[in-house]
Amino acid sequence: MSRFYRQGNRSAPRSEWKPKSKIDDGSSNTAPGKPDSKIKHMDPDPRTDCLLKTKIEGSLDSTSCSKNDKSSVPEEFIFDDVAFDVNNLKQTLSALDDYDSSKKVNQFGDKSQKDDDNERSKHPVFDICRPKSSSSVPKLKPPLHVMNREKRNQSKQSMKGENIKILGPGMVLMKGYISTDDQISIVKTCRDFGIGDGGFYQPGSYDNSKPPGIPEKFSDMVKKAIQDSNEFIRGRSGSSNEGKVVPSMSPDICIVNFYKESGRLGLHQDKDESEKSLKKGLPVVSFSIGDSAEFLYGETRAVDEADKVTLESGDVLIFGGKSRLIYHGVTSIRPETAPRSLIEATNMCPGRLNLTFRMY
Ligand SMILES: O=C(O)CCC(=O)C(=O)O
Ligand SMILES: [Fe+2]
Repeated sequence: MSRFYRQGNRSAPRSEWKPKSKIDDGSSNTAPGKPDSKIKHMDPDPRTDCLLKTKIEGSLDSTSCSKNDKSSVPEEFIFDDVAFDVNNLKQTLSALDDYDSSKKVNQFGDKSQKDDDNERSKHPVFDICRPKSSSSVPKLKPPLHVMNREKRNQSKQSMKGENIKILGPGMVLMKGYISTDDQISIVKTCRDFGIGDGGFYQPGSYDNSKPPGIPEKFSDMVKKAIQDSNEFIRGRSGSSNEGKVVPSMSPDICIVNFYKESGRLGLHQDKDESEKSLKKGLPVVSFSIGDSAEFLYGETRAVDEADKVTLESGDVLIFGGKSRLIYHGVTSIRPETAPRSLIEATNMCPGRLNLTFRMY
């Protein structure tokens, strides 16, 4: 089932990726993080072209996820039959100023497969995991506060289901919901897809590769999370409060973001899905893995009026129903907060992996 059609220009804002039938209709939703005087301080910093640097060096080593890079927007791709992008917000924002959609669509239409192959070969893959070191350097024991934090997080996980918070109508935060094993498997799957055809991509480049389908395991986890959150809501407020439950859905879009330690995402609404989906309040289900993020959400785009919550590795955040169009964004990533066991098992680069599932 093909819902979206790749537009060709991967530096275009996500809102430019429209279903094929809408290519030329000129309608466009607000792009994530579109500048606004109120969110000025959340605008991205310039980023170094770390991917290109990696290519020049001829290998995908730790430079692709170096702590020193100035990247401030998440790398991104989309699962499924859907367009795919690394969303460099800086480019996105400038693209918003001078974007001529009809021209870009035509350019894409004129391109041959060879051009696309050349284009892709210019831009090496983005790897969210470091290659395993072959050296036998002994590992240092982490500091006590890190070990204590790990223990606290593990005990949170064992309280599965008891750690659910209702943040608003249809907005539910499930702390430590994803087990460490599942987090590890998600990182590995995203890494494999990310370095493959249709995976993570450098801004400004594009090709014809097809995004991978959403793994069944991921979809099952999403459906189960919605179910569990509803059970919790019903248990708390009784069946008279049906209006508060989150509508169920079967995701057919998954956007994968990788935030480096300097990563941010400006306040925005997710409204690129179909009118029907938005009207029904079909939820966005978000998985957080790796370093913690400061997540803002609110009814308007005003940062100073927004509420804040920390999203930690293993947390699932759901916003649907009346909260479906909530403004949200990521103000910062907290370095070195990812669970050690996750990093040891995956060699994931410093930063945060985020998956948001939606139904078109
Ligand atoms: O990283 C997050 O928690 C949010 C991501 C997001 O809002 C998006 O991809 O639209
Ligand atoms: Fe979003």
